[in-house]
Amino acid sequence: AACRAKGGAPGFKVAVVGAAGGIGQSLSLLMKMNPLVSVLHLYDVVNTPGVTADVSHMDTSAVVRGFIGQQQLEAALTGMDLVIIPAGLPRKPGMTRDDLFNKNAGIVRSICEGVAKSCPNAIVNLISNPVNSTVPIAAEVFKRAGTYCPKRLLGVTTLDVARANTFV
Ligand SMILES: NC(=O)C1=CN([C@@H]2O[C@H](COP(=O)(O)OP(=O)(O)OC[C@H]3O[C@@H](n4cnc5c(N)ncnc54)[C@H](O)[C@@H]3O)[C@@H](O)[C@H]2O)C=CC1
Ligand SMILES: O=C([O-])CC(=O)C(=O)O
Repeated sequence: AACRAKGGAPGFKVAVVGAAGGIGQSLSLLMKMNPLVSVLHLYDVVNTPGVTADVSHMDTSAVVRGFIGQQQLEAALTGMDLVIIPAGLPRKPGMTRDDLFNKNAGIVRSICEGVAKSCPNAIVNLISNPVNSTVPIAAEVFKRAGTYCPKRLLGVTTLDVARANTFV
């Protein structure tokens, strides 16, 4: 579903992958509010039509489009300047971050294979935990594809740094 914004403004084209989740929905709203963003693609494996409709109702200029399921990943990523990835499982009580690795490693790997194919020059911003392991996975996918550039691969580690400063 496309939104009513006319678009045409210069700016970044941004995809949020995992856009229907707890982090993804707030992040999508913030991106829609950001005047530097001209196009916003919201991708998830569930629930993106509703999230896209809600976010698109905000009266800012970014054009919002929703994409759902693996077969729409390529369309979601094509032409993007920035791909923000909060896709995957969060921890439940009693889980460690290591418990997330098996699931999230595979999810991040397949998304990054899509990035290498459809928007190889995009900046990739990983949020999915364990972020200290998902960033190296992304790096290996991009190296294998011949698209790796360390300046374009970032992980969101602020939370971990704040915790380390508090507890260590
Ligand atoms: N780096 C950081 O500072 C932070 C990292 N996180 C991490 O971010 C991730 C997401 O957290 P929440 O939003 O709370 O979880 P959530 O469960 O609310 O949302 C995750 C979303 O990812 C989607 N998803 C699953 N597989 C996918 C795939 N193959 N492609 C696209 N989307 C897929 C799910 O459908 C869901 O909508 C977790 O791994 C969590 O640990 C969360 C907060 C801070
Ligand atoms: O990053 C988050 O907010 C989720 C979390 O606390 C963890 O997985 O350690």
